[in-house]
Amino acid sequence: MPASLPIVDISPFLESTQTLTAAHQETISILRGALLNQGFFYLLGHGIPTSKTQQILSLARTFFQHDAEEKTLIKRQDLGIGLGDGARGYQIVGENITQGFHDWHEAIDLYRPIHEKEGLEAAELDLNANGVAALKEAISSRSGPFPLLEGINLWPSDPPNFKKIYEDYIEQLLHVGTAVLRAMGYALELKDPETFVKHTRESFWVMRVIGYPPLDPSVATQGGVSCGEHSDYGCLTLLLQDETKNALMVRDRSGKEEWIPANPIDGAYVVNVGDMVERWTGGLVKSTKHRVVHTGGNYRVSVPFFMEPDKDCLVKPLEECIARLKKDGKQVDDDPGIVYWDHLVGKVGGNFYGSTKANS
Ligand SMILES: O=C(O)CCC(=O)C(=O)O
Ligand SMILES: [Fe+2]
Repeated sequence: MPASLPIVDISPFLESTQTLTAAHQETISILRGALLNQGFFYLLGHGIPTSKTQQILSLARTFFQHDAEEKTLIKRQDLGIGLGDGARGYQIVGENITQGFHDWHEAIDLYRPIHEKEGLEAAELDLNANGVAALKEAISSRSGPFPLLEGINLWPSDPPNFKKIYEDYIEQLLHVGTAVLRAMGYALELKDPETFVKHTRESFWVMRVIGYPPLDPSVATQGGVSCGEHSDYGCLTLLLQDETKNALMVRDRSGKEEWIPANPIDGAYVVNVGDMVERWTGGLVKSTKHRVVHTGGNYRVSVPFFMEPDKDCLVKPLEECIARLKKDGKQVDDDPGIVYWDHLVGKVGGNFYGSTKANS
């Protein structure tokens, strides 16, 4: 029987407080174990109602049921083409590449807006009609095409309330993510428990709305998977998934060569830390690899939300973590750190412009 992931109740941290109660301590203690051992856990007590999460999954499913022509109205476009910033928008099945293989999913990728002040984000994105013209006009007043990742989000115009409901949901997730990052500061006994919170106040968040058709067995036998093995890029991933079992698999870190199925639990998010937390903690906390292999017969939907550092944040190992590792006799390499934006641009560039090995 494979191991299962620990369950963290974050409810004590949802309200800001000066004093830590026994309930806070309980959360901190379970979270500490989860961070230092598996790097993945279930999150309960987050306060987002099931009616909301069901609505989010159902809007996603409705969008993916549209025909290809409708979906490609908001297609991700390469740099320099139309509204393309090489990253934001809808991707067809197989467009995303992990470790040289085409992933077997379709998705809408959304990022923190960066053009609010220019009024571009506020433009009505009715891509069938006047919206495109209005946007093109607004964009043409800028100096040139968008650089990688610096474009505008391409929202579906159908279902019509998609954007509004997702935007509300993202606000709720930022609140929950902040609570988890605060609790992590305590769990890791940081001198300033607010360290992660301070660097995510303007989080350059990412949201993926993903649809997984059943994996073609012939692709699977060539080594293809629905989403290739990877670690996440930033701080914290809050994953909402539908009821499909045995799809998301997490590398067991106890030394066994096994995958732990992160099967859905009612009302819970699957949460994991990303590369930036590994970097901040000098490897004290690791970003665990995972993958999706969906061979079931249904169409699976998941909506991961990535709570990332601020765009310009320099992420480098905290001295206190280095000191702790050295005290435990661990070897610690010098690390000058990386600006989160540079890390992200490198990763996103690889996803769409990387070379492939097979299954093309
Ligand atoms: O769909 C899932 O369950 C996980 C997807 C994932 O790992 C990712 O998008 O980073
Ligand atoms: Fe992931």
